[in-house]
Amino acid sequence: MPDLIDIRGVSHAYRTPAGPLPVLEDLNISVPEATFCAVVGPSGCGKSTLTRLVAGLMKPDRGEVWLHGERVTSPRRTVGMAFQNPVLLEWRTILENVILPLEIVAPRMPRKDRVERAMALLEMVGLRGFEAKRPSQLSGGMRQRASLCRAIVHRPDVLIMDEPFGALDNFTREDLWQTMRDLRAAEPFTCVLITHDLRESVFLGDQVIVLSGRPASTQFILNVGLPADRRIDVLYTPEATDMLHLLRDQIRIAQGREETVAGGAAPRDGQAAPARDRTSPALSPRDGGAR
Ligand SMILES: Nc1ncnc2c1ncn2[C@@H]1O[C@H](COP(=O)(O)OP(=O)(O)OP(=O)(O)O)[C@@H](O)[C@H]1O
Repeated sequence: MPDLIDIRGVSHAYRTPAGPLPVLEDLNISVPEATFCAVVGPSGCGKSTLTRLVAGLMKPDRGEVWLHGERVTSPRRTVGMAFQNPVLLEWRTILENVILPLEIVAPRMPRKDRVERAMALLEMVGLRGFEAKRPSQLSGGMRQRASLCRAIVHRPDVLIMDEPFGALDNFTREDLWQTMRDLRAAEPFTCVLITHDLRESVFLGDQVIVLSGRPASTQFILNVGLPADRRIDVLYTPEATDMLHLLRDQIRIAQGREETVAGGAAPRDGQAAPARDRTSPALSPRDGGAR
């Protein structure tokens, strides 16, 4: 499958009053079309910066970001975004909120078709019957469902999600993971998910990328390899448990807290592990130093 997102040798520093703050350093990530890439890493390492670069909201100091074979140099309409805070417009109904991107991206699309498209998505996420409500009349989980519909209503090439489920309780969050799985099955899209939740990364991801501490580079890549129609129970299997331990170890290394992990020593200075991309070998039980 061709890579839909290709991040090549990207480095970026913010200009701050105290001088440049290097955030990303020689970052390389490839996301094949119609796959789900979860990105985890220590707090403040540069994950949100990465999403801004992919969406074309910022240009990197060095390196290139490519989407569908085109270099990203300006904001892209073909990118859908979902955040922790859904930011739905209170003066619009849920249906009108979901339709909004179509009004911008496909202004000539007949209203009947827009409504049909939005209603089909609302049905898929279990919000049929709530289309005439205002955002404040819905629960947090329902608002996030509506926000997901809005993010993909215009069939973007890429969906970028930055901690979309972070504010939800555990049960609602797991429901939403399953909604995401069903949405993907219904209409495959390429997705980059930023998360602090390792279970979420394994449940939703085809690959999980662990970023090193700031300035972030790719420290570790886990190929998840679970079936596409996975159910929540899969997280309790030994295979998933081993992956979670492995990721936990990698996060500790990225935070500079762990000295060793299977396969190598972590640097002591809290910076990135050696800047080479490592694809996880097939996981065997206890591989990765599960404790
Ligand atoms: N516009 C900006 N100007 C200056 N510094 C910034 C700017 N945006 C982010 N930063 C800094 O860059 C670093 C990386 O920020 P970013 O939001 O990308 O990290 P993150 O990994 O998403 O963080 P978290 O996990 O806490 O959400 C942080 O130290 C942050 O304070």
